[in-house]
Amino acid sequence: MPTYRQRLKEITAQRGNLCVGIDPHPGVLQAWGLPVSVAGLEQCARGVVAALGGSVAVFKPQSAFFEAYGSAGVAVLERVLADIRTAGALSIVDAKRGDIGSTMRAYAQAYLTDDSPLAGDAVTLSPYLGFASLMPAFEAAIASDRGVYVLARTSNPEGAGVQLALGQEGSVVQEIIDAAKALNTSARTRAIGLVVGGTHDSLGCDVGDFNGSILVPGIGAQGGAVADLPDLFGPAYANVLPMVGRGILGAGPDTSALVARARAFGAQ
Ligand SMILES: O=c1ccn([C@@H]2O[C@H](COP(=O)(O)O)[C@@H](O)[C@H]2O)c(=O)[nH]1
Repeated sequence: MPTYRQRLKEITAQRGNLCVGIDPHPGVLQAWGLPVSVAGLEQCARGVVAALGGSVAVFKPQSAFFEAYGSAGVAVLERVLADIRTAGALSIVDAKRGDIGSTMRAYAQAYLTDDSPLAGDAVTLSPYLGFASLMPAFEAAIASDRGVYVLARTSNPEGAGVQLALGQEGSVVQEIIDAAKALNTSARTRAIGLVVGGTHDSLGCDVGDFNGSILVPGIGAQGGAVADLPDLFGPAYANVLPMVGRGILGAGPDTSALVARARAFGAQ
């Protein structure tokens, strides 16, 4: 099977460089005229994929909005992931997992192995229990030709306090970026990506020669703009995957309005 990076390159060449966030929060369900219930959740989330699955390269379902409904919500997430696969698009499960030892191995099994119904093409991870604690997920991603996105410089203002703080060799975020880069250099698949928000005037870290995919949330509702990304990311811009959630879901539920909004953000 081609690696995640190869699949990403191929699909974005065909469909444009956009990741649509599936964040079916209660406000979106109400705006779509749906009940705030598991049934409404399913109609909204699967409706996004039905409308955009043939034209958008990547979807990022936000696990929290499914988990909020317990096991029935998680079952909806599993069906959404299957829909994305059937539509020929890629999925990034935004679960922001991070733990130690056997617990991390269990998360890796859930999100990064072939037989798991919760596995997408990639998953988001939090490195703030230590970058190396994520090793079971890195190994599982490399072994299954999937990807991971490690939180680096997040889009929210509160992130700066910990991410820009001084670590042992530089800022905490720079240590994460450099560790991810080193791992990609030694692994064939370049499976390790970063999450770097598109909301900042300047990143405060150097991603210039990063050698993996960079998922960029914060576009649209959080104030970031696609047009600003080439300047913000400089030489790393070629690796950037802009992500838009509310900025696109806000156009729904009408299919042609969703398609037009996705096009405005970079879908073909
Ligand atoms: O730094 C980060 C990391 C993750 N997110 C997630 O992305 C979406 C953003 O949705 P919008 O509606 O486009 O604001 C959401 O799921 C966040 O949890 C992020 O925003 N910033």
